[in-house]
Amino acid sequence: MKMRSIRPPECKQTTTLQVALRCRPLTPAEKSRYNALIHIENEKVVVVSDTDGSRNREKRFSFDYALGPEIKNLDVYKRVVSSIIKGVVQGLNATVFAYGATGSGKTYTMAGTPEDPGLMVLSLQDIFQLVSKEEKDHKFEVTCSYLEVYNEVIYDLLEKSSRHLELREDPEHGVFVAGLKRVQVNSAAKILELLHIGNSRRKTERTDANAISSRSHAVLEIIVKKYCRDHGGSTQTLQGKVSLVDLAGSERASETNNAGHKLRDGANINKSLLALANCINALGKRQKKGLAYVPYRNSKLTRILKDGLSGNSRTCMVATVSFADHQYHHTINTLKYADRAKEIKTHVQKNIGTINSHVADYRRMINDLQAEVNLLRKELEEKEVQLNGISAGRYQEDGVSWLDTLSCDINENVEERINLQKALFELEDKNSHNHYELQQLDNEIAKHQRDDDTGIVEALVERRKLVLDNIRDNDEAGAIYRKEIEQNEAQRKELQDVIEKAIRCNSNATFLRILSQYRLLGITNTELQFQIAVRDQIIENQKEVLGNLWAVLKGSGLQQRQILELASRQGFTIEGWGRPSSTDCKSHRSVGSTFLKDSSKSGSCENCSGGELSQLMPITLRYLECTSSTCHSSMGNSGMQIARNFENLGLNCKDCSNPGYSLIDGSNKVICQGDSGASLSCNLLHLPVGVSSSFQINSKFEYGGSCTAGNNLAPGTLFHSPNGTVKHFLGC
Ligand SMILES: Nc1ncnc2c1ncn2[C@@H]1O[C@H](COP(=O)(O)OP(=O)(O)OP(=O)(O)O)[C@@H](O)[C@H]1O
Repeated sequence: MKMRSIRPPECKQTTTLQVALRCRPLTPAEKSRYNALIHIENEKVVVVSDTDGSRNREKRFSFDYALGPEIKNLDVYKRVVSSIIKGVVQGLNATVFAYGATGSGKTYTMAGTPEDPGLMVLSLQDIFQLVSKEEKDHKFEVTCSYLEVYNEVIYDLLEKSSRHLELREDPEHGVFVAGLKRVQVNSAAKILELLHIGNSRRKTERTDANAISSRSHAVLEIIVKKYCRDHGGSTQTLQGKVSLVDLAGSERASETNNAGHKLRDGANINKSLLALANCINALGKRQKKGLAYVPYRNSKLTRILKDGLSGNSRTCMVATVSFADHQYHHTINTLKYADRAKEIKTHVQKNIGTINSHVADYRRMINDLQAEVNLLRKELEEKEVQLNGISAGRYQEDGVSWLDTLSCDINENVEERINLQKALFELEDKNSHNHYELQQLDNEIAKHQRDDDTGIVEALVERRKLVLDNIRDNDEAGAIYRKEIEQNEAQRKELQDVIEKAIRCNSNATFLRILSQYRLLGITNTELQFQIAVRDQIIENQKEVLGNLWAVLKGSGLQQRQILELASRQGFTIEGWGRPSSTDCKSHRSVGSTFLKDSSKSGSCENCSGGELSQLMPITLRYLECTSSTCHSSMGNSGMQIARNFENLGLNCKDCSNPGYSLIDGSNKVICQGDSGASLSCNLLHLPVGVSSSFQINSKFEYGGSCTAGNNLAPGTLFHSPNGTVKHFLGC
């Protein structure tokens, strides 16, 4: 089965992520209220004075470029970006993104204004100029797509009313957005028009920190294909891609003065920016200390930017900051991440099209995975050596500095465990995809064997072998991770023993105990956040898998009713298909998925053999809102935010400490209201007359990804029968 594919050649060139620091001018209003804080030296060094203007405690950072407020976008483009864009027309990939606090000038830098067009516009114009120079010798094809990630949902900015788009991953294209519109364009003017329309569809909001604040991350992707004839007369394709990214601004709720959905948007923006910052940190660390796990999967944004951060891309980060002294903490924060980002290395190679078989592409992917597994294995070995090297001698020094060292070791220990758990989780996730593919392959092989398609059967059998090998490798790597996690646990116990022992012998025992307990609590908090993040990820993955499954079933020609029946037999519901989807025995009113399965199989209730079946209605749960009339904080969509803002099992609102809350459904109706407590009851208010019931909120959740009971607080669908009994809570 020969087919065309774009495949990079063997040689890779390692390059460092270019970091440009850009300081925006003070606005006229700011000039009268704030002092300037930043001083730029020789176009590479940034000096930040302390907020009291003192230069005694000034901080210095150096970057590839340090650009002051007088610099226009065109200058930024010429100095920082133009060389990268030239490469795109020669088959290289590039990523340009602006990173900084809200109001620091990201959108100004990327989109610009009519008087001072931004990097997106200038890159486009340059691409078409470069293309026109070579057009007489080669044929070119330029296409573009424009998307935004808003509240962790991907929308197509080139579609008038975009549906939610899914991220997928495949061996040939890596991570891609399924169903994203890609438009072929022949001039910069055409893309600018699309860009303009796309920008008008972007979600922006007025906040106290910025009059037009972008609430979403926008990614403009341009692909340039160049068809060249080689000496042998056959055509070679060079394919370059540039992703231009305008991130939403990180912010503190206190500065933006947001509430309700704005606060929720802010929380989601911060979640993906935090994920990006964590990736930058891990990648920087990887360069300095050797290998480190990079948590790309923690947000849609980081999955989309993965190639730009570590893969095949020449990448440039424009870190934007404001001159004003009231932005001191944001400025320092941005500078720290930009400083880390300088360490990031990417590996660039031309994307040259060749004629290759699918199987070879798969083999290449398996090799890459194999290399990744080997890398992780090496990291594990190194960690093992580090663990063995720790001796009690380090902790014998008395006093708080001693505690600092110890607390650093504890932090590292926890960080390592979190990373190992995540790596394990990813491997398991890969394997679940592998098992799914294996099943598909078996079906395909059987089908083609019946049709006597020997060539196809051979290719499929070859692929099957590779998938099986990959499963085996992942299983092996998983076993190593598990062992490493056990060792990490043992290490933690040792560290705790050291603490206890030292506290017993120390004269300042009470102080040290309090200090160490405080730090341990901080660590426990990190771990809890991780557990919640893993749960979010699992829910996300399950939804994606289910979505794919339903799409396949729909494509197979089955009626929606038949698919719904099939789904209910498995105890599932299908998101967005708002019709009754299962049956319930009216006379028995039994609860549970066994009953659901058996009743739909036989058509009558297994427990009472009653025959009268009634319909179950699905309700979609969206978010949790504080009921205090003076607060009304609302936290949406994910268990993580609920847990973070309605702390622990108490579910008190973090903002106002009110114990009451409302659960809101997909059409913004209040499903029920409740008070704090691990277990609560609620009325299903919008059900037909007289129906009420209760369900348990059980936040127990285990590593490995399964919920201990049928209900949790993730978004999903509640099934309930006509008497109001909650049957099933999808999202566990
Ligand atoms: N280099 C610059 N020269 C002149 N004005 C600028 C510059 N950079 C930013 N500004 C102005 O500062 C304000 C905030 O900029 P901008 O909207 O680009 O910030 P942002 O970082 O994108 O914010 P958010 O993350 O909230 O979207 C705008 O009024 C913009 O016109």
